[in-house]
Amino acid sequence: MSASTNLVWHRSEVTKEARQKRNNHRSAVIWFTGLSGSGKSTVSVALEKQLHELGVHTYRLDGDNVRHGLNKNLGFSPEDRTENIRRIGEVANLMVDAGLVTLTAFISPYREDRDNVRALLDDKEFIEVYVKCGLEACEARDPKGLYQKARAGEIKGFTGIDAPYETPVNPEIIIDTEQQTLEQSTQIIKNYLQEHGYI
Ligand SMILES: Nc1ncnc2c1ncn2[C@@H]1O[C@H](COP(=O)(O)OS(=O)(=O)O)[C@@H](OP(=O)(O)O)[C@H]1O
Ligand SMILES: Nc1ncnc2c1ncn2[C@@H]1O[C@H](COP(=O)(O)OP(=O)(O)O)[C@@H](O)[C@H]1O
Repeated sequence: MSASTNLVWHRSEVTKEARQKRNNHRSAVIWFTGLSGSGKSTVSVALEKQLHELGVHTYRLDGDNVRHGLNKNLGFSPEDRTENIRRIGEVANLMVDAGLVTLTAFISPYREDRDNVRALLDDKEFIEVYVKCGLEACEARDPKGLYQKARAGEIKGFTGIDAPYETPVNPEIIIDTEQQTLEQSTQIIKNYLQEHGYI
């Protein structure tokens, strides 16, 4: 028996649709996935700022507000990463229900975990953005010096070095941060949102 047996759902009278209507845009998760150093944080921060300036109601979830708070009891074992992504997916789902365009910036290395989040959301509410950047380039950037530590054996199970990253098979959007500027990447995503009627 699960811990949540005997709970009765109490429906709100204000619906997701009503909130979306008031906001004048649809809500969805823009789910960035990619290696450490690929550009998930950089692109999602810039995109959120631009969307905000366009009048879109946004919220960004990333390591600072999740791994230091809600998920501070989780590390980087495969099980903990799966639980990390599961909880983030649940929070993102609530934020979409609240009417927000929600941006998430986590490595989310396992395809199955990402697909589980997709399954949690309604159709078209999960926009997977593969932030493509080769390991060599990520390692050369090494913005936090973590690849150097991983190579020196000071961090075990580092994604791309001695832990897996499963490339998305059919993401809605691919941005290639070795080829595209930051400005081009945010433009590609904004175009997608406009062309598909999100904003
Ligand atoms: N072992 C290991 N592997 C990968 N990354 C590590 C590890 N240890 C710490 N870090 C730092 O944690 C950030 C990744 O956290 P995430 O929550 O995005 O990871 S995951 O989705 O649960 O795999 C990641 O941040 P980003 O560089 O922003 O991706 C790293 O700074
Ligand atoms: N075209 C680009 N798009 C995004 N980031 C880039 C690009 N070129 C270089 N960078 C740099 O790459 C690094 C990406 O780091 P970060 O955004 O923290 O990645 P992640 O969140 O995926 O770990 C930053 O230092 C950023 O300035």
